[in-house]
Amino acid sequence: MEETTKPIPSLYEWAGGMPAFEVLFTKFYDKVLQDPLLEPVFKHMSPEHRQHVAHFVAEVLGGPTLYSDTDDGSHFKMISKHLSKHLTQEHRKRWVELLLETADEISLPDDPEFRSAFVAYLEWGTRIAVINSQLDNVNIDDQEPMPNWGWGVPGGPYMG
Ligand code: HEM
Repeated sequence: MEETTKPIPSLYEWAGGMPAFEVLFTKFYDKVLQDPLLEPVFKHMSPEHRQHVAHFVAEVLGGPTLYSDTDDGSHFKMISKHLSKHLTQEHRKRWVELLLETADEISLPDDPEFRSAFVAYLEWGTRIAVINSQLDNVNIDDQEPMPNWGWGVPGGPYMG
């Protein structure tokens, strides 16, 4: 019998699509505003912040291009939002810790393949945010494409 190979879903699809990202970042920023270290950093965030970050991360992980199109964002614009914020490694570590705690609470897929790819992206993205937050000007081209994160070495989700 001929074997049919299932197409590999994007990280976005495997995570549960846009509703999963919207719930993740809504609950995450609720926690951020309760956190003594992060609250001062985010207390003036815009009302759209949660949705913009949800759209950005969803797009990077293979979802629709809502951040680029609907939100009029770009990689350049995301980077410019972090300029001169002087974020520290302590801020970054707490940000990652609270996001992963939220991911568990909302039952985001926890297979080793998905989580290793997701954590790798968060490590990369948050370290870039800290580096850029020490700068006063963006040092990349304003046409720089959005990052596109994939499964890495495991190549796809856990299939049992
Ligand atoms: C993967 C990592 C990250 C991504 C994808 C990300 C994404 C974004 C995006 C898309 C915006 C713009 C939101 C908007 O248009 O309203 C933004 C703004 C911002 N981000 Fe990040 N970010 C990351 C990491 C961090 C970290 C680690 C911190 C600090 C601990 C941080 C602090 C901020 C702040 C303070 C703003 C501006 C908020 C405002 O005043 O509206 N970000 N980020």
